[in-house]
Amino acid sequence: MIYTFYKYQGTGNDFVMIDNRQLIFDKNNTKAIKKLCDRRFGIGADGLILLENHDTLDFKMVYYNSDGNESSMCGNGGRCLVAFAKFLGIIKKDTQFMAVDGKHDAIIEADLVKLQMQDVPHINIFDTHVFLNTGSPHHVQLTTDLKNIDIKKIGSNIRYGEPYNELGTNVNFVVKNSETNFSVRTYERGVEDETLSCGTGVTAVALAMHAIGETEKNLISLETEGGELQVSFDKNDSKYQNIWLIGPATQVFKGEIEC
Ligand SMILES: N[C@@H](CCC[C@H](N)C(=O)O)C(=O)O
Repeated sequence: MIYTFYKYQGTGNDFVMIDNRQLIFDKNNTKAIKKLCDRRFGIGADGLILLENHDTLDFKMVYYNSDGNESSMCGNGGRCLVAFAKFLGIIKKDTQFMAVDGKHDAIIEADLVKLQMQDVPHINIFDTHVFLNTGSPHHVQLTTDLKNIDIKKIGSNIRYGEPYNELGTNVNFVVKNSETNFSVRTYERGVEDETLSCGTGVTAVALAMHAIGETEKNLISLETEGGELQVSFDKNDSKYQNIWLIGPATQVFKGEIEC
């Protein structure tokens, strides 16, 4: 089968996009998904995203990690998919779409995409780290030396270790620069390596830093290896609501591939 694909990136978290409104894509072909994402034998990406029709909303997001498996929510992928939907003429400025974790609102202006994330009712605070789910599971750990940390080695040990085991987690290492600015590097489950940025990851970091009292602000800038993202939110009782992930999403190139 020959597929027309589009390549997008959001602060360096990159995705292959396929317009699957005609249901042309064989979702059971894990080998093909892996090949599309392979940086040597395929196009190369952290994940594959299919844009599909939805009965009541503008479109549906189907997300696969680069290991070929369908996974939980991808924040940067969601932002890139909104840009793709605009490129395809499906939406103009405001949209509502369905993802694996439920309905999302989004707004696109030029190449800036604001994506509303699901509410976060529980944050688990431990002595050494914080664990929370922002659509995907995230372990958040403060560190002092972000530059020299071996993200792949330490991230992988945490991802496969107790209590996460097989189901795993994404792992974020954080340095506080100020009340409103944190630097983050993320080990991503399903990519099994560091990615240049993770949208659900920086969302988790912003909420975690607020929950443990590292900041009292509700608009936080997050410096990733691939660029800057912003997260805004409200806290009502112990629940985080009205959470928005904000940043650029860009089309890089288009092509055709046989797989
Ligand atoms: N890149 C992502 C997160 C994608 C999901 C993750 N790899 C997982 O399986 O949990 C993002 O931008 O949120």
